[in-house]
Amino acid sequence: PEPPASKPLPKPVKPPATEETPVKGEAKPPNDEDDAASDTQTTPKAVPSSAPAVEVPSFRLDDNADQSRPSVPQIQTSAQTQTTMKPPSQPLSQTKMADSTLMPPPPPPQQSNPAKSSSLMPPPAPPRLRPIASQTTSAPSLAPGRYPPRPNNTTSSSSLRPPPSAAASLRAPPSSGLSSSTLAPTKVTKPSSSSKRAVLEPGYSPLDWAALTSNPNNKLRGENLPPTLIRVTPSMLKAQNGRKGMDAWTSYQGKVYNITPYLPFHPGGRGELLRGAGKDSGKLFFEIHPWVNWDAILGECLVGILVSENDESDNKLDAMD
Ligand code: HEM
Repeated sequence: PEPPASKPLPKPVKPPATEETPVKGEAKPPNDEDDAASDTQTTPKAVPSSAPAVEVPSFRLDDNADQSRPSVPQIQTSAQTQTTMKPPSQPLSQTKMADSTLMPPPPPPQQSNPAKSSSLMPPPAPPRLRPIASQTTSAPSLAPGRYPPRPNNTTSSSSLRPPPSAAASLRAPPSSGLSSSTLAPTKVTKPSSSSKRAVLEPGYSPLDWAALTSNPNNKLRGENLPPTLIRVTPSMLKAQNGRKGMDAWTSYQGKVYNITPYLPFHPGGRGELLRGAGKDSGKLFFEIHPWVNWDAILGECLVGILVSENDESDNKLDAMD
């Protein structure tokens, strides 16, 4: 395999000295000590340059067979190879090592490979572990913050539902069957399926209600009420329960509202809304949907102010026809 090496150089004298030198550096040997290097420079230079570590093994084989002869011209090569005989085992492993590093590992370097692979394994592992740990740690911390804070009053599934929004209000009612029949709120993962949302008739969407309330001429407070707010006693409120042609009134935070016009618009259904008819709805309201802005929806339905029973005489004539 080495034509340059095979070229015999007229340097019989040097070999002994070179025997040791090759051991030091295989690539260098011929050039270093030669006086005649000037003559032989061409060839020796060619030798080292053309003799990489890969070529060594082939010489070893030859030398093994020819070790007995210390021929001068070839001695250099043979001597080198002889000396390299010992090293070869090492250089071989080194070369294999190098190869294994460069190439997808052959079987022999397995020792080196596993070591390398093992050495390579750890680096990826730590980064993986780190992000995972960070995720695990950060995820739970993010989870609670992900949802907007809400009052803890609600124990029903409605607490799991997302807060109302314009988009949510525009959504079509999810289910038709179990809307308002069951009152007991059960813990359910799916808010939509278990929701008590009622199926609103066409024309009774939140937007429709907003359009309706935007017009003050609609008299959402009631037909026979004065334009000004009235004082409402508990007995008056109780009488306005939505039955027998009476409007349904309810009180909330000391104010009385006529909820009759809102009944077909109430997402929870008429029945749910009527649970507060003739009495205060604050508790029910907060239990179910504390995030709902009552006044924003029923502002135009404000009848008056809830007063004590003693104040009835003053306002009754004004309030009631
Ligand atoms: C006795 C009083 C009331 C009861 C028992 C009641 C009950 C309900 C129920 C069961 C729902 C369905 C909740 C769900 O889908 O999970 C609901 C939704 C709703 N109610 Fe009421 N409600 C009452 C009063 C009111 C009032 C006075 C208003 C308006 C001022 C109102 C506005 C709404 C709104 C906007 C929704 C939809 C909430 C959402 O989609 O997130 N409710 N209500």
